[in-house]
Amino acid sequence: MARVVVVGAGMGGLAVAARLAATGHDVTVLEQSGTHGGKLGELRRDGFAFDTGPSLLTLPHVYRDLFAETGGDLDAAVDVVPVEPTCHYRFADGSEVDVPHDAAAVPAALEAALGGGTGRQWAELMADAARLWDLVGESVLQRPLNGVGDLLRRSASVRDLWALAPWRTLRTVGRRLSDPRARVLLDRYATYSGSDPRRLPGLMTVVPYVEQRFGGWYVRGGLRRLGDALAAHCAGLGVRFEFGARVTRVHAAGGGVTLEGGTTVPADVVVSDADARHLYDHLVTDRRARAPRRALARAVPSLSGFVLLLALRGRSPRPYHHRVLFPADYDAEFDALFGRDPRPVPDPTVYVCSPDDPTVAPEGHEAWFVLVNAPRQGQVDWTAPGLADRYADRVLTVLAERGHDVRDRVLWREVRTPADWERDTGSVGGALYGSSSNGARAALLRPANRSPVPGLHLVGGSAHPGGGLPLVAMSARITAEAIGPA
Ligand SMILES: Cc1cc2nc3c(=O)[nH]c(=O)nc-3n(C[C@H](O)[C@H](O)[C@H](O)COP(=O)(O)OP(=O)(O)OC[C@H]3O[C@@H](n4cnc5c(N)ncnc54)[C@H](O)[C@@H]3O)c2cc1C
Repeated sequence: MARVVVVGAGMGGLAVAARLAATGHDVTVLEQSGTHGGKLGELRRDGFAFDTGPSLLTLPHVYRDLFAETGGDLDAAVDVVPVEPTCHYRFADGSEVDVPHDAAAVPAALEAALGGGTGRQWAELMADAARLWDLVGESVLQRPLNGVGDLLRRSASVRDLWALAPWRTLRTVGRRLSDPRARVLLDRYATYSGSDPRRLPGLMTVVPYVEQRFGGWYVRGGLRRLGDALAAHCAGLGVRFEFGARVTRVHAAGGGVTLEGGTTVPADVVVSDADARHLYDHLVTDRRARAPRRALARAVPSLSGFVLLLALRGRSPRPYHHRVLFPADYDAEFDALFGRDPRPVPDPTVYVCSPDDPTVAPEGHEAWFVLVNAPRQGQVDWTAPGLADRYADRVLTVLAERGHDVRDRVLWREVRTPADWERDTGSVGGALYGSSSNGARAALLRPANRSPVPGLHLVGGSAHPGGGLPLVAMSARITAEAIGPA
């Protein structure tokens, strides 16, 4: 039995803690904040309950497997329900499309809304994406990846490499769609990894493929219930939690970790769920950390998010769970986020999540989670007096311009800026997904789960295979398997 310290109780940290405890290790999770979940946060007030981070669950079977393989039962712990339609989209010209939960029904829905052969073109694109998923779903996402060599060995044939076509971007692949609105729809999936569609590898068409093939899901009571269930499952497996425990140093080769205040916690193995940049820049001094530190310095961090939580009186006539309202000029948004002069996007895409769930808002009310893409803290000083409030007003105006004027329904509102994400979860600049996937190298070669620093492993959204709830649980499996049973 090894003494394992997990730094951080985000979903990646919890998932690896469960797996390691289930295989007989002695696991302690050290979390700097007062609660588990990390970015999967929650705000409860006056009968409203908001998920403050993730709002869409894809690939729920990854969590089902995690529970089952560690002696639990996800479906006994939480109620995972399909979202129908998966998402309602509104384009700048006022046209709309509902993308259904059932993948087979998506082409017909797109054709009915957008016409011009879009349904057939989308179906062809997704058929190719299915092939890509067969290539990368298991061989890249569910196995350790320690460099270009691993990648080349696994893309067994030239045919595979040709299919992966790392030189193509999502934008160039999107040219197969003749309707500009369909191209905007495809571009949006770049933001699932906090990236720019003009630089994201085209193989990321697997993202819409996965969302449609496996569906979009909700956890009744809010996605946070998934974090609560996993934390409770960990406790049942004997995992110990220490909250308010900020790790300031990770020592190599079984030296344990040091906490703020100077206490040393012994450990044979350390698994870090902290942002990889934070880990390598601030927590590890071992010389073997130089290579990953340098690689991270070259990578472009993912974008961040500006969140507006709206407690609304009254009910909307068309209660969609997920709504995306596109701007007239999508490229202007990516220029504002990734260009030379990053700034809050003046006319952003607005995403709204308003679950039709009586447990998250009082009768006759709605809890709206509104998210827009945002530059990171440091690129913009989100703590500047008045900025967050002014930008919240701007987002409400944009919502009104796009047919959702809720300004006179607001009982109260709260904002979460990139500065808040940075402070509360330790992600550098408030980057939501670690490094962006701008470029094939960045997309495929994130920091490895086994660090070159002996005794140190990484888990979570800033490590391989990447961010998002399912991927961080996949990273936990890779890391737990690398450590092995007790
Ligand atoms: C606004 C928003 C919307 C999102 N939407 C979605 C979505 O719809 N679907 C989806 O799948 N994903 C979504 N994501 C991404 C998803 O939330 C993350 O990829 C995932 O939760 C990351 O989990 P993690 O364990 O890697 O990291 P985190 O959740 O960041 O956890 C890291 C933990 O480590 C702790 N920590 C850091 N440094 C230290 C230290 N030195 N000492 C002790 N503790 C430390 C932090 O406090 C934190 O609790 C969203 C994220 C945000 C913020």
